[in-house]
Parts: sequence; structure tokens; C-alpha cells
Amino acid sequence: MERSRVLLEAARIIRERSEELATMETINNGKSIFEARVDIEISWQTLEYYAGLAGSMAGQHVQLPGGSFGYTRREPLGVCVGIGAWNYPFQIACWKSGPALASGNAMVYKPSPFTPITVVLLAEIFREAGAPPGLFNVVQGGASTGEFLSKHPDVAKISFTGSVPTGSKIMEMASKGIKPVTLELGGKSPLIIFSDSDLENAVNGAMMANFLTQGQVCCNGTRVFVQSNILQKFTEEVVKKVKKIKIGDPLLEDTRMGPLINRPQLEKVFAFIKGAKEQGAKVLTGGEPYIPEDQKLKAGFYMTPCVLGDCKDDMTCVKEEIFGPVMSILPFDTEEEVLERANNSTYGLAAGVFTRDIQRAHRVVASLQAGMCFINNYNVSPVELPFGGYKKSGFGRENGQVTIEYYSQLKTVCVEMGKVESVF
Ligand SMILES: NC(=O)C1=CN([C@@H]2O[C@H](COP(=O)(O)OP(=O)(O)OC[C@H]3O[C@@H](n4cnc5c(N)ncnc54)[C@H](O)[C@@H]3O)[C@@H](O)[C@H]2O)C=CC1
Repeated sequence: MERSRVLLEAARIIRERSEELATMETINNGKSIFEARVDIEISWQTLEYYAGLAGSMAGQHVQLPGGSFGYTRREPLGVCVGIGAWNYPFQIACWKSGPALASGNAMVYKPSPFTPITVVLLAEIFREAGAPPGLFNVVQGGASTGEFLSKHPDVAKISFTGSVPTGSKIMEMASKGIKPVTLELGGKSPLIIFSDSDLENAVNGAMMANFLTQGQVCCNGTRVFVQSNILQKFTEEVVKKVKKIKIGDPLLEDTRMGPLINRPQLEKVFAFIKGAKEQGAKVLTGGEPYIPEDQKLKAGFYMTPCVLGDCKDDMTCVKEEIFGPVMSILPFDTEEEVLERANNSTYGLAAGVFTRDIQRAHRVVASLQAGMCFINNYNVSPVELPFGGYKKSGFGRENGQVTIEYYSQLKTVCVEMGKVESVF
């Protein structure tokens, strides 16, 4: 209950300061203030949710023959390390610290060097909320700091969000100390649109699946499979909507797309689009540098959101995570065919299906190789639901009740009520 009170108080402070925190997150990352507000809301909800679970953690009591019994205790792991990515700086820190602190651990958190700011505010908020000094700590730095933390003998667990190559290195380092890891890695998730779906809803779903945070979202549904008989209509509607996305100063109320995180990321995205064209894809809209009229934004890393048509499964833009505002549209004919193609990926973070046929919806998600599946929506992540990947998208879960298991260990106590029956 004590931990719960601290988390509830931290959630209250975040709520109270949400406008200031959202503004800082926009400055930190470049996402629109509109989206940053949603991130902050999800963040305090996460702390409230785990505050609720903190007081209800308990073990089991098991009766054994002769009056003997056993019981289990759920114990903290110790010092947990959180290593975050730059796309959801504050939210990722809350997704990790909420369950970590609720379970009784301390946390050392390293944000991405591209977004160092808001997690420091979170640390201040935890202190103000009554967390003892040293319970939640922020260490700034890049790869070498992350490696130092991952190898440190006093660290009991590492929870990482980021790219597959770095996730693999962290797992390797953790293996030396036999430390558990949670890996939230990349994706190239499929979004399947059947011709019986509500078209407007499906178009909106595809927009939500591709263009939040300038497309820099791990669970984005960037391979949009559309049943051939609605391909043309769907594509026209999507392109119309994408052209209307308001790009510009992320601090303005009506902006829906700010700049990408940095120059290398922008160039990486352009290189993918260039490669896509060379491999035969057609740019239906966007994919160009965008220079806002506002003089002070001229050097920003802006681009126009892009839709690629005439895509084939073996193109690089369809196989690899771009991590920018680029949607690839792929036609399909049958359910069986699209399932095979959707699963033909080394990733397995998320997947979505739009259809009005309820049997088909559940049949399809049952066969999709992805940890987070959406039916008739995309990219909603309520804290009550576990989130995490299959295959190279990682393992372990964030959010939901199950995450307590990833931040604690189980002790079994066996109690003898009779005499020891020695065999010697
Ligand atoms: N799917 C996802 O959620 C994310 C994917 N990415 C992808 O990764 C690419 C590279 O972006 P980065 O920010 O460099 O991602 P990254 O995965 O290398 O970095 C993520 C975090 O890990 C830390 N880190 C880097 N190397 C480390 C190491 N050897 N040991 C311990 N910690 C380490 C970073 O400082 C950062 O805090 C992006 O272009 C994007 O495509 C990046 C961030 C999130």
C-alpha cells in the first residue's frame, strides 16, 4: 500500500502538470503537442494501474499431506535497468518504472541521448511523490553507458526498448550475468483489410497504423494488405487523407506531424523510399523533404508522409522496418494467401485485421504470428492489456497484470509439520 500511495501521488502530479510535461515532450521529441498529451495521459494511467496492483500482490498457500504446507512469496528482483528509445520517451519510462516500482524494485533508467529531458522530470516527480532517494535514478548517455549498465554485476534485470541489433547485444551481455531481459524491439507489422470491412473505418485504421509520431512507432502496421476488389477505392481514400496531414510546428494545436528525430533518421527514410522506387514501387504521395514557411523551422527534419503502391513482398521497403511515415500497400485475393504473406516476416510485434465477419476476424488473429493483434482498430494500447512481440520483435511483456511477473521472482517455502523422515 505504501508503494501504491507513492505511485498514485506521482500519477496525480503528472496529471496536474500534464500540459507542461506534454510541451516538454514535444520539444524533446518533435511529436505534435496533440500526441504528446496522449502520451502523458497514458503515462499517468500506467502509474495508477500499477498502483492498483501493488497492494494486491500475494503468494499462494498450498496444503501438503500430514498438515505440512507450502507457500509462495512474490519478491522484487533488485535494481532493474530501463533503457529507452527516443520515440515515446516519457511513456516508455512509465511503462517500465510503473511495474518495476510497484513490484518493489529500484530502477536505473537510461533514456536515448536524443531525448534526454522528460525522464528527468519523471525522476523529480517520483521524489516529490515520496519515493525514497535513489529509488528511481536517471543516467544519461549512449551505447557505452547502456553497455556499462547491462554488464553491471549489481543489476538484476534489464528492460529494453529499441532496435533489434541493440536488443540482441543487450541479451548477449545479460546472458553473462544470467539476468532476465525484457526486449521490446522493432516490427514490420501487417494490417489486413478485407473487402467487407467498413471502408472509412479501415482507412482511418490504416492512418492510425502508420502516421503517429512521424511514423516512428515500433508496432506500426506498415504492410497494408488490401483485398484486390477494394484496392483502388481504399488507396484513393488513403492518399486523400495523407495529403491533408498538417505538417509543421509541433507546438501548434492543429499540427499532426512534426519533424523526424534527427538528420540521420530522415536520410535513412529517404534512402528507403529511393530504394523502393528503384525496385519498382510507385510513390503515390509524399516522400519529399518538407520546408515549413516559418523561418525558424527551415532547418527542421520534416518530410511529407508517403504512400507506396505497386509494392511486392520481396522489396526492401516491405521487408525492413523504415521507422518513418511510409506506408506500403499490397493487394491480396484470399484469406489463406494473405495469412501466409503476413506471417512471412522475421518480426512479430503487432498485426491488425479489418472485417465485418466476426468468425473470420478471430480465425485470422488466431493464425497471425504477432504478440499484439487488433480487430477493427490499430495502435490503441490500453495499459490493462499486455504488449510485446513474437519472433525478432522480442519477448517479455509490458502493461497488464502479467508484467508483474517480469519484475519479480517467486520464492517457494516448504514447511514441514511432522518429523524429518531420514533415509539414512
Ligand atoms: N522499434 C523500436 O521501438 C525502435 C526502433 N529503432 C530503430 O533503431 C534505429 C536506430 O535508433 P537508435 O536510437 O540508435 O536505436 P537503439 O536501439 O540503438 O537505441 C535504443 C537505446 O539503446 C541504447 N543503446 C544503444 N546501443 C547500446 C548498447 N550497445 N548497449 C546498451 N544500450 C545501447 C541507446 O542509447 C538508446 O537508449 C532507428 O533508426 C530505428 O529504425 C529505434 C528506436 C526504437
